[in-house]
Amino acid sequence: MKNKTKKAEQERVNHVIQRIDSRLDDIVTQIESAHQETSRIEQDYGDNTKVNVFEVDDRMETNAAVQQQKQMVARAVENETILKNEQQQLTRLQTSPYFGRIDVAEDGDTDTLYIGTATFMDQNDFLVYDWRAPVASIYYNGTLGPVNYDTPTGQISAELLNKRQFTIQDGKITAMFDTNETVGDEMLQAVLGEQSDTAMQNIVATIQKEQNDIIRDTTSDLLVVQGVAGSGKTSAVLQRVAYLLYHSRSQLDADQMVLFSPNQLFANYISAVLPSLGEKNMRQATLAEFFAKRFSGLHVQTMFERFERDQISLPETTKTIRRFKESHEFLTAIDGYLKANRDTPFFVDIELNGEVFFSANTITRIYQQQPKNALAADKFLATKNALIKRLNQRIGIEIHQDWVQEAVTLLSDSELRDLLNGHHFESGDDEARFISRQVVADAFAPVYDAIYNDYFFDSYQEYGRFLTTIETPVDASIWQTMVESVMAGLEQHQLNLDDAAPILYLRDQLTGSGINRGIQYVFVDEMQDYSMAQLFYLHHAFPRAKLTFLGDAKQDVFTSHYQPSDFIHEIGDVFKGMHVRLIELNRSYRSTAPITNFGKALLDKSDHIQAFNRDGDKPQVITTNRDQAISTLAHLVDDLLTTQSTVAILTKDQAAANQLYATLHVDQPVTLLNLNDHQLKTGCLILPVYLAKGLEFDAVIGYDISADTYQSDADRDILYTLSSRALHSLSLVCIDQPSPLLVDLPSDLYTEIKSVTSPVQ
Ligand SMILES: Nc1ncnc2c1ncn2[C@@H]1O[C@H](COP(=O)(O)OP(=O)(O)OP(=O)(O)O)[C@@H](O)[C@H]1O
Repeated sequence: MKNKTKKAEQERVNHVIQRIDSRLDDIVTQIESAHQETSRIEQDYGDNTKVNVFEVDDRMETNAAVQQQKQMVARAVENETILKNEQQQLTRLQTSPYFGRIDVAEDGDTDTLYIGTATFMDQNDFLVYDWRAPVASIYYNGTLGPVNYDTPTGQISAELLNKRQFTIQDGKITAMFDTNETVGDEMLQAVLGEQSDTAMQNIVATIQKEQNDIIRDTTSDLLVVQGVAGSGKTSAVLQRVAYLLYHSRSQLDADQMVLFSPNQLFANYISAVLPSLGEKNMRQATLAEFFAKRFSGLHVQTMFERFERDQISLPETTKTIRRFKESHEFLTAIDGYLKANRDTPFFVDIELNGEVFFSANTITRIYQQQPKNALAADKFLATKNALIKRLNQRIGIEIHQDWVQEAVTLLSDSELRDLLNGHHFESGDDEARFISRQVVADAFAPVYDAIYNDYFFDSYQEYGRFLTTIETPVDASIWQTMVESVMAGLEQHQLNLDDAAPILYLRDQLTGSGINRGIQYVFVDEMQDYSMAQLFYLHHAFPRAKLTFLGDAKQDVFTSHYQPSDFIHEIGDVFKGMHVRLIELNRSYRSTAPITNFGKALLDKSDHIQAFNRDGDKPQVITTNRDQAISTLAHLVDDLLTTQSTVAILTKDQAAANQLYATLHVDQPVTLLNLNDHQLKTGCLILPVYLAKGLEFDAVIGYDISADTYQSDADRDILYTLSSRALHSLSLVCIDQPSPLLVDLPSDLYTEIKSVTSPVQ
């Protein structure tokens, strides 16, 4: 019976592939003719632009003709692009057209639907449904029996009669299961048992119910996902992007979505998922890049730099100050400061070609002429408008200067054409005045830029003054030293990470700038690495965006040493007034059960973590002495590489990684990764654990998990993050004395090896 069913299913696969092949043949022909059409129009376009630009009438005619030709080219190119997209989509389906089937009874009719990564229709017949189609949610959410699914016209009730999963490779069904579960374990076992890749894969064939809730949420303003390591947070957010794009095709573009990711390696690692689903990648940024753009000319300390520094020294008072500056209350204090509106902001001269154009005094006077009780931001805006008005007056006076007329006569034809593009004039005089004005405006452009970009306001001095006005959490003298150090840093073009969001907030609130209303969705991965002030700032900077924050309070590598996370509860208070939804993911898919259970035991309060039922060896804890540490490690790497394609040696910081690399690479092909790397490789890699955030490797070796290196409770989160990067194998190498965090673990969770010469059996 089973064989018969499989045979029938294979025949259907063959039929669908044959239809796809045939459509692909047609597309090739259609692309060719579309391309010819584009070339023909472009050719005409080139001929039509050869016109006389000196006669006003000709110019106007040319403009209209050029616009029309441009539209024709755009339409032809779009036609070609649509065909090429379809071609790519079908090429993806060609070898594996679908992964699921549902049999659904609705209003007395029974329908059989096949679900894949894209829709494929043949003569009005849906041979494959896109996984994001409303009806496909049954596949992910429903167990057999009565089910509901949402459509644009309302909820529909149906009965799910059967659910079948397939693995199809090169057109052949290699596995097939009927399942009553959301998505059966057999399929997941097979997928998760595979070797890691240097690029993340999509999970659409095996999305789990809670992950599906994240993916298909369209109503929350702020979706917060607290998910244990390896629970699919990043995967869910990427499929969520694909889902949102599909559902708002006409109103939403990938460029209107931005994902804040932990580092470049990670950004690259995930960048193949959306294209594999036929979608463009959303924008990606790291927090460091975001700050670098907004503080041009300054170096903003990165999380990594700060972490490395903290390893050397972090006094209690610094911790207290940092906690204060990173809180939401600190931003509220800035609001209070601006509201009090006591002083005139710090203005600076606007210069042109080395000479003062508008002096700080003039700007100050304009500001002080505004109604005393107006809000600081309103006075600032009025000052800015007054400056623009004065600039325009200066331009009007300047056009009569000799240099302007000389500059006009030197304009080339094409410069003139660009200048006049789209403008119409009543008379030649009007046109001449317009041209002169443009010439002066060009020369004065730096002044306009300075006004427009608020360069006449010194936000750093203003921040310094704000710091001296607030109630401080430490002794006044310590606070004062900190303020001086911040200002001295700024003189040197250096900014501490904890000052970055507050300065931007102060600047934006006063100047009304820095806001991007075009972004519709912001996703923050590894939210536990962000301070509340930073998260709130992102909301402020992207006020129209719906937010998705994903993280794991237990993987708090960067801040656990000064601020244990209790994020989830705080978020509700800070983002009041928004529709906030919290989803927890407790099942961990990445690692084998023995590895997940080992990691779980490292933490306090970890009962919620559930291991996915995938078998494997217990982690090994190897203790060696300093002399033999390197040879022990080298043996271990050799041994692991016989079965695993990627072995990552994770150290606590970059200095340890560099040092290890210097010794190990002499006899072994190893790759050292640092913050500037973009690309993952297979083989043996060495990197600090914080750089491995979000990544995964077939085998992980934690190096120097010794009593000296992992001493305190705060190190638990680091060790947990480290362990949870492993898919199939985890080894921890301790020098002399294992960390107390390991010694405390139940001994049945790992294999202990004391041998120093031959650590692996
Ligand atoms: N439903 C699923 N089907 C198949 N694989 C899955 C599924 N969910 C998660 N995985 C796999 O589990 C691994 C971990 O997923 P992911 O990186 O998205 O988790 P995460 O919660 O972001 O992890 P971390 O916080 O530890 O970085 C990946 O290999 C991913 O492909």
